[in-house]
Amino acid sequence: MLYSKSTPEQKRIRLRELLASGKVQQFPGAFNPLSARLIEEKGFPGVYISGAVLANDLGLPDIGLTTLTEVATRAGQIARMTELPAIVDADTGFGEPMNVARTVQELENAGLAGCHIEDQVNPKRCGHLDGKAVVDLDTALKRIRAAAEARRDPNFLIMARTDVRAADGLDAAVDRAKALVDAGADAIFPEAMGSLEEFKAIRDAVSVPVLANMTEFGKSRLFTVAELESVGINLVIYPVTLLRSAMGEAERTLDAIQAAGTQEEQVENMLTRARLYELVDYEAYNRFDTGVFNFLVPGQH
Ligand SMILES: C[C@](O)(C(=O)O)[C@H](CC(=O)O)C(=O)O
Ligand SMILES: [Mg+2]
Repeated sequence: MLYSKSTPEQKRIRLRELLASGKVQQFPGAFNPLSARLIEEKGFPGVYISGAVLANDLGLPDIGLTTLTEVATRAGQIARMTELPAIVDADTGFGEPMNVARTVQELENAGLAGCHIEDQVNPKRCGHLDGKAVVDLDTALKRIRAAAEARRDPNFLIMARTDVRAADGLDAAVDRAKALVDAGADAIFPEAMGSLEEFKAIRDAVSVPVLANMTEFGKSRLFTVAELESVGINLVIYPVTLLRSAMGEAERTLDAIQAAGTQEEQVENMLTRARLYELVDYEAYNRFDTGVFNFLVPGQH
């Protein structure tokens, strides 16, 4: 019933344990609080909260239009609905290094287990698009130092994302990853790697956990967990996957309603009423006070 029983501090410890396990941890992207419940129920170890999804959900492109308040609020709503640790995409940190410091404290307050901060210039764009630009090394390091110094909980994970690979090539990305770790990054997110070998080059260069972004329609093939494990990846995200699936299904349903004049044929693909009620734990509210909530949960639909 209601929110997660685990505290943010416990979730952050859990995230540290997962990253130290030596196994690839799969974090699907939740597109709303309810989908985080589904991710947890399916047995995934953690939840990713994508900046692209948060922007697209508002009908906006992922070009740095969302504000810290919007991201912290929505990420907090997602994080509180699951016992799992949640990592949020903090884009470029929402401004100058001082703003990055505030971002980290707001995300701690919102109950997140960690965040990633990238080295793109503002306005940022999807890391798998062409024509990206990155800030100079000094600015990138200042962002990470500010983030690391601002956190109150030492277990809040500060992940540095570098977009340098697409801008200046792999060697430059390796150098920047090392420098970001020296500046205090707890983990590295090398964006838009072209191959497993490229992931391995980053892996070999740093001692902290490394993330692989398996976003669809991007720069790399969608590697399997076994492939990613073979090059020492610790964490894989599927950031926009559930939003794309859900919206794809929504489009098919709208087409079906128009074509057939009813949604009847699509019903078998839908989450049933009973399943939906299960996910929101309807029965627990029922038990809480049968005098007030004296309804019956329908069995089949
Ligand atoms: C991971 C990412 O930053 C996100 O916001 O989810 C995006 C995903 C995408 O646009 O497919 C990215 O820049 O890779
Ligand atoms: Mg993003």
